[in-house]
Amino acid sequence: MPEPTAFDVALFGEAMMLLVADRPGPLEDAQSFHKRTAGAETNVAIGLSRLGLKVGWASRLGTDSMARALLATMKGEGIDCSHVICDPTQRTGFQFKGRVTDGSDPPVEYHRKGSAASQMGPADIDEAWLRSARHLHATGVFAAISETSLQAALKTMDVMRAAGRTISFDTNLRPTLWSSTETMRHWINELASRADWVLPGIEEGLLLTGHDEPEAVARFYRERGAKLVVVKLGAEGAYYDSDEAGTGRVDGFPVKEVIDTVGAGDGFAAGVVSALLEGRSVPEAVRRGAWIGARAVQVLGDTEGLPTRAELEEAGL
Ligand SMILES: Nc1ncnc2c1ncn2[C@@H]1O[C@H](COP(=O)(O)OP(=O)(O)OP(=O)(O)O)[C@@H](O)[C@H]1O
Ligand SMILES: O=C(O)C(=O)C[C@H](O)[C@H](O)CO
Repeated sequence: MPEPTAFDVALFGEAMMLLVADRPGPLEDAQSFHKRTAGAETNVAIGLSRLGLKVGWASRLGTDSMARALLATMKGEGIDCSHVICDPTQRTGFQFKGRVTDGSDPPVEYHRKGSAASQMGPADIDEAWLRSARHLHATGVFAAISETSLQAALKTMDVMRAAGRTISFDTNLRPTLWSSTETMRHWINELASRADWVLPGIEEGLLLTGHDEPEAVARFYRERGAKLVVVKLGAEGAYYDSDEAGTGRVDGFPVKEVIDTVGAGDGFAAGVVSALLEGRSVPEAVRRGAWIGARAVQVLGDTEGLPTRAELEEAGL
């Protein structure tokens, strides 16, 4: 008999304070910034919680004002933060982000080396708590922030696989956080091979698999055990390859103006994961992901485009 579950989705990862320049130009010339929260896993956690799923987030923060703001935001979103440790001897990570006007990815500057979250390791995982989640969502960012976080990421997946839970994995490459491209490719593919649902972007797919066609990228991960691969294609939408629904494409939702592309993949993941956990079909799940991804590119921060359940229902998704 599998153990009963207490909540829907567990996530491990770093939350960062985000300072976004209020106008285009080199970051060093920026005078004013908008304050937001960032972090791939926390973005997905917020997206899922707004859709009514029960979400638990495990991490470490300092005890500075950024830690207090991040924790208040996460709790305010209804997320279980009982496994977030605030350590007065550690620093909270933060990042600057520039503005662009041509729809390209904006410049990002991290201040996260040695941060509280990067000190996490396998010993931080409360296995009983983790197993009491129905599903684990993981990304390549937590694995990239330190050698101990990589070991923790591997362990979260091993614990959930052994418990018979489902796992989704967004490759989310952050080349500047890895010692080399080869190391990044090796470990990201290791993590992906432990997941049921793998969500790479098409450019990431090229770096990770050597293939530039979505069909070939998807096949690469399907041959390594994924039950579903969804390759994200930016404005063009996404391609899927799955046990349940075979292969297909979902068009992107038209967008009037792209304000900031960061966070589209996280919104997409929240859409796909929430829909699959609700028992929706693969094409329906990918469509929901594409709709949320399109909302995410039309706002400055990573999370203000993430819809509530009421907004989702209004859109018929
Ligand atoms: N310009 C756009 N117009 C409409 N939809 C978009 C646009 N950009 C992204 N999306 C939607 O969001 C999804 C995810 O975006 P993208 O392909 O950029 O993923 P990603 O590379 O993982 O993103 P991220 O930069 O967040 O890591 C796409 O599959 C698409 O459905
Ligand atoms: O870039 C990162 O490492 C982050 O986690 C910050 C952003 O919020 C994240 O990339 C969005 O996916």
